[in-house]
Formats: sequence, structure tokens, C-alpha cells
Amino acid sequence: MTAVLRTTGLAVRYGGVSALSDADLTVEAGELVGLIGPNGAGKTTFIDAVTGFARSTGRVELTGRELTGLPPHVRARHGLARTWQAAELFDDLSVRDNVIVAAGGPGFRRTARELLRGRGEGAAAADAVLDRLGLTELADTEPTQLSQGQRKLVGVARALAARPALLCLDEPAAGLDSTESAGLGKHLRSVVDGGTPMLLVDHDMGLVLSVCDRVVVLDFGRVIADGPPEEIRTDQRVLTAYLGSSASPEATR
Ligand SMILES: Nc1ncnc2c1ncn2[C@@H]1O[C@H](COP(=O)(O)OP(=O)(O)OP(=O)(O)O)[C@@H](O)[C@H]1O
Repeated sequence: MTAVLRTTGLAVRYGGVSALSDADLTVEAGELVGLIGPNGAGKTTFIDAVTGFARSTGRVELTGRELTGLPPHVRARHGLARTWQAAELFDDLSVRDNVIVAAGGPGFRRTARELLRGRGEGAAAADAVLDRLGLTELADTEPTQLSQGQRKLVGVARALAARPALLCLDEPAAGLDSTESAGLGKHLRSVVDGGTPMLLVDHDMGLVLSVCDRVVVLDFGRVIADGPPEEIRTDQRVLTAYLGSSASPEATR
């Protein structure tokens, strides 16, 4: 079966620094794959290389189509969506309008018309995304009124609105408390179970190990482990990479 995402020998250098080396990773249909590793391991660099924001060597394929060398906006058009470590929202638009604007597909004029009209296809699609993420009650709220966790979820809603083939999330749980993080995990799982595969980078091991189907571990830019959470928890290379001892990776954050 064709993987949704397949990278082969993906590598990124920043001057003399090898940020990512020879990284092979797949995300299959229906999968939530976690990408973890100690600080500076290359996780954000991996997402940057896949989405075209970092110059890379090696190969990137999305549902069998080669994206290698294409600029970010073309990769996005082929179905790659990402979020950033800081959720960038338009603070003077409602949550619903933030999602409508992010859907992008209709083009600026049609999006502007949708916003002026208030309802329509774009609004209905945005409401469906908000519903999946449990944000319906906040649709008419302005982002300045939201908690950090809710802002993160709106960021995910914006990425999802473009109906991507793959959603890449960069540290969506950063700054969330454990209750907010557990809530986020439930919603991310629901997005994947609803048909959108996901690559999740996060330092919150409780979140990653509890919601992911498979976890890939990077250390010094190299993949050192790839398997189900229960295997990763006890993988000696992973334990050593995190603490240089036989402690659990969950104890690192
Ligand atoms: N723009 C850049 N220029 C130079 N070096 C960079 C750049 N971006 C990242 N690096 C280096 O590449 C390596 C991987 O960084 P990256 O941010 O991808 O790691 P990470 O696993 O996401 O780390 P963290 O968990 O701290 O966010 C690090 O050594 C980092 O210092």
C-alpha cells in the first residue's frame, strides 16, 4: 500500500551542523505517528524539510507523489499542512473566521465574500472542523479571549480546514497543563480517526506515548528507534538518548 508520507534518506545541513541525517520515516493511512527526541535532535528540522521550509537532500513523497525540491506553498497545495510552535491567529477575527480564512482553497475574493456573508460553504466546513475539535461553543469568540490550550486547538483547526492529506503538528502541547494536554490528545486522536493522518512532534511524553500508533525517535539527527509506544518506552537506545541511563523518557519532562 502507498504510504501517505514516505521520506527516504532525508538530510539537512546548517553550515557545519548536520541537523538531520539519512532519515527514513513513513506515515500510513489512518496513523498517528509521534516524532520525539531530546532537545536539538532534529524534530522541527524534519518537519521543515518535509514541508519545504528547510533545504534538504533525500526524497519526500506524499501519497506516492514526489515533492522533493518543491517550495512550501506547492507542497501545501498537494496536501501537506503544518502548525508552528506558536499558534498564529488573527486576533480581530472570530474563531470561525480564522478557520474560514485558513481554508485557503476558494481564493482571496471568495474567502472575503464568505466572511462578509457570514455563512455559506466555507462557514459550514469551518463549523464541521470546529465541531470535531470540540470548539463549537467558541466559534464566535475572538482569540484574545481563549486559553493557551484553546488557541492551540484553533491552530490545529486552521490546518485541518485545508483538508490536508497529512497534518504535521510542531509541539501543540507546549505550554499546556496536563489536563489541557490530555484534552488535546483526545481531539488529535479524533482527527486521525476521522481520516486525517498525523505526524506529531511534542516533548510531552505522556501525550505522545498515549495517543500515537507508532513513535519514531531521533537523536543527533538520526532515527534511532521506530515502533509502537510500548516498545519505545523500554527501548534501551531511547532511554540512553534521553538520560544516558535506564530511566523512562516520560521522566524527562
Ligand atoms: N536555522 C538554523 N541554523 C543553524 N542551525 C540550526 C537551525 N535550525 C536548527 N539548527 C540546529 O539543528 C539541530 C536540530 O535542531 P531542531 O530545532 O530541529 O531540533 P529539535 O529536535 O526540534 O529541538 P527542540 O526539541 O529543542 O525544539 C540543532 O543542533 C540546532 O541547533
